[in-house]
Amino acid sequence: MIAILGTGKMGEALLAGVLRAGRRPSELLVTARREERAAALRERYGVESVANTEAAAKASVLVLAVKPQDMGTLLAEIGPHVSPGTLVVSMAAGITTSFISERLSADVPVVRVMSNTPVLVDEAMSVISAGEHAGEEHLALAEELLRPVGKVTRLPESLQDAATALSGSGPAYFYYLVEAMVDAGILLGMPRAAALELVIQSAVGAAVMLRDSGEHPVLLREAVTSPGGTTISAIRELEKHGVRAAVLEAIEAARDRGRELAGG
Ligand SMILES: NC(=O)C1=CN([C@@H]2O[C@H](COP(=O)(O)OP(=O)(O)OC[C@H]3O[C@@H](n4cnc5c(N)ncnc54)[C@H](O)[C@@H]3O)[C@@H](O)[C@H]2O)C=CC1
Ligand SMILES: O=C(O)[C@@H]1CCC=N1
Repeated sequence: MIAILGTGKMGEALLAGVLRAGRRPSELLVTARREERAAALRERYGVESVANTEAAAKASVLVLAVKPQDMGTLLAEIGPHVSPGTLVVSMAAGITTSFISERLSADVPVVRVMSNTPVLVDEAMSVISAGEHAGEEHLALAEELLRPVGKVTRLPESLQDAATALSGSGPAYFYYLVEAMVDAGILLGMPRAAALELVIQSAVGAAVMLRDSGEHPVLLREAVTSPGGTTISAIRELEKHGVRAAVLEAIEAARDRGRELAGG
């Protein structure tokens, strides 16, 4: 039995994904803070909703999908009910496996995951790390859970805050760029709907080439950048405005914020 504790945006996306991948609703339990939310999940997915303590006692895999700020309260509630035979998988930004282990009985295996919202379309990037009591079999179990909703990679926990900044938040940076490019289209007199279509399809095309061509991004960009042409005029402005430095600083700030989150 797999239980998802705190079934908000990410928890629901994972729930929908594992059901799409062929698990039966009877293999899943969910918890939610509000009864209307629990009722909506029961109706939408045919899963049972229970109290956190009941989920903790019944499930062999517990997925913690609450906000980092709510993790202490949740762990205080479920701690006494989690047995060492249970695998705890945390999806929260910033929360370390030791933060979780300290609040559970000794030897409970904990795997930390940083996924992202493309879980919704089975294109997630999930980065997993083993805590002190988790071994190969626990990482393999977490991989089995997450693989149907996208790509899964293993990294040491010391890189999880960096992964959060790069791929956890990553989709937001691409959406932000799309927004800015659509504004540019408006500035150039393009109807909004047309600008959106042009930008989205360019993003999709570029993403598929990045994933499937095997070419380095620099070579892909050079292939677009004709001598004396239009693209280099745009690149000069991006460089002049320090966009590369802004990206470095932005992602470093996201990493630093992740480090702060466990402290509340
Ligand atoms: N939104 C994103 O793009 C990503 C979020 N995350 C992580 O996933 C986690 C969840 O994020 P979201 O789904 O965006 O947040 P959310 O706010 O949509 O979901 C959290 C849910 O937990 C519920 N909750 C809180 N305390 C509870 C308790 N004691 N018992 C039962 N339910 C409780 C809340 O009512 C809410 O529905 C966070 O820790 C975040 O760091 C990770 C990667 C990406
Ligand atoms: O912004 C956040 O804190 C979460 C974690 C990664 C993406 N969203």
